Amino acid sequence: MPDNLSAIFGTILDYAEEVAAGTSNENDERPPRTSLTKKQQKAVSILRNFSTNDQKQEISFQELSQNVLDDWDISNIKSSSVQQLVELLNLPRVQGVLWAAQEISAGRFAPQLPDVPFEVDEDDGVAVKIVRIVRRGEPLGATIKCERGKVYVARIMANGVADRSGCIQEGDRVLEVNGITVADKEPREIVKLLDKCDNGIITFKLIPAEINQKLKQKKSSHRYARALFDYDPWQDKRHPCPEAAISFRGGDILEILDEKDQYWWQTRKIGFGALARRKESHDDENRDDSKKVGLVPSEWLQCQSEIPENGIDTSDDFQSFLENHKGRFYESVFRWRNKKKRRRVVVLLGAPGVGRNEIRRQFFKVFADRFTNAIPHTSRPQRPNESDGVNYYFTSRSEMERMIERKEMLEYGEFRDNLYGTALKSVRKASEKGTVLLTPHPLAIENIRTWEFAPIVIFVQPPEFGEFKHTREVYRSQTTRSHSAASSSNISQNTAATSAARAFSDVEIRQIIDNSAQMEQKYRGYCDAIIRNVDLDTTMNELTGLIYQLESKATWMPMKWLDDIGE
Ligand SMILES: Nc1ncnc2c1ncn2[C@@H]1O[C@H](COP(=O)(O)OP(=O)(O)OP(=O)(O)O)[C@@H](O)[C@H]1O
Repeated sequence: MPDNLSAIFGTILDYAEEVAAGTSNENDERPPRTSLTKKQQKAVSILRNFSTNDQKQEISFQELSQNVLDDWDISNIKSSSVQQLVELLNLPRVQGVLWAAQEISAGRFAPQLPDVPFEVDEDDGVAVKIVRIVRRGEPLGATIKCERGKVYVARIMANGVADRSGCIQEGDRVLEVNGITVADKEPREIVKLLDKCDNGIITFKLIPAEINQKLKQKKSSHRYARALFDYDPWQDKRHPCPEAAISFRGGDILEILDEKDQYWWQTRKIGFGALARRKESHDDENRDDSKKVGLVPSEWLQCQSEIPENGIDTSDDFQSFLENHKGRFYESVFRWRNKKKRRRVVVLLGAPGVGRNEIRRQFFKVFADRFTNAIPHTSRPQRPNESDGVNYYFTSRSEMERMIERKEMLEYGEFRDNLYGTALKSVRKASEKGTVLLTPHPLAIENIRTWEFAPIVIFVQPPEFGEFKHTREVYRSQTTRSHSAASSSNISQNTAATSAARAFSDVEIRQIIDNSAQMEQKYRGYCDAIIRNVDLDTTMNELTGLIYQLESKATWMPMKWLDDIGE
């Protein structure tokens, strides 16, 4: 029993005895002088033994507490302390604690294991270890490798059953599994043997590995990274054991638990996007997939697959190749809370036609005081109904070309011999007035993904074909009617359109859905969240909530911004 608890227990018992003996001066309503009944005396002495003794004898606490409750009828006790004790003992959770304490003190927290066989004679003086592992519905968390007819433990997965046992290590040679020798067995057969264990108990006979000092010294890391590519171990021919892997998609946050191995990192998936949080579950029996630690290719291994066909001449060249590719597959991230309520630029990415600009228009209309637009630049001449700095910044072509050269543009393009684009300084300027909402080309993401703008990047997905067709047709007919008779529109005032919406052919819809899937695969890794633009009212509501969460909750941010943050 923990010291504190036994001290408290002891004090209560002292008091109970004093009360019963009439020596307590708790209050004026002194309890009648009664001596303890025999049962009470027994209960007190056993309880005292338990609180001072280190549980040499097994005691049924529940029985004991029941005796106390039977004997110390609460209605006859005047002492408030003893009344409290009786009330306490009556509480189901206290009874639960008593039960648990009893089970634990009797060592009944683990299944009864059969005796470990005495094997030394059979193994000709070779030191072997017999390891018995109990797993409850979980994978073992270890991989094996076969080398010249011998079977070894290849990897121990961090936090897995094998790792938690602390009894198996990488390099241990496996002689037997559940009493069956594994020499010359195919890995597949061994995996079957491991699966066929009674009550989840696996018994290994192992020759301990010599401890590799170098490996031991290499500290296992623990960091978080955002995956920038999709990974399916079953499609990866390099993977030695896809069963022991996890799959992920770009934008998933990974917890990298061990990167000692040059090729394969031990990783756990936390979830997708900037708001991803680990699901806390203390239920070991129902460990869901998010708890699984799996092997995924290291940055180094992924870089290998990018080496140009004509190869790399020297190892120095490879080192610089690696340096250049760093962060191309996994981007280290940390959790950041926007304590100073810093303004962040909101970026909507998506395939053309999915509705990004419509959403943006709606935001400027509904939240005119909060969201702002970065005024674009153009080299085209100003028209009579336009004002400089309102519709565009009208700039000479040569000046715009200079800005492009100096990398001052977020994005730019040419249309009918005129340059158009958005300058980073326009985003800065607009940020002073409110939250800037941008719908750039995905290639521009790189230019704005800096701590200065700390963008919230949201990918806008189209709905599936039927919903797309239906919602666009409904909106189109509403906006067409609202043009001629605003009162006949039954959409909310918030989303009432000022011009008729575009019509889509079936081919166009399919094209948008296809383009979107391709774009998502390419840029998902840079997205903080994803939203489906089904009907406009729902999209507006969801997006407002999402932006609020991304601005106010802790979010995953690129580690490379950490130096600039300086908070
Ligand atoms: N949720 C929606 N429900 C109905 N119609 C929509 C919805 N979202 C957008 N639209 C309509 O779809 C058409 C295309 O939208 P929008 O112009 O915003 O697309 P975009 O993604 O900005 O592509 P582009 O760059 O080609 O303009 C517009 O007519 C718009 O009114």
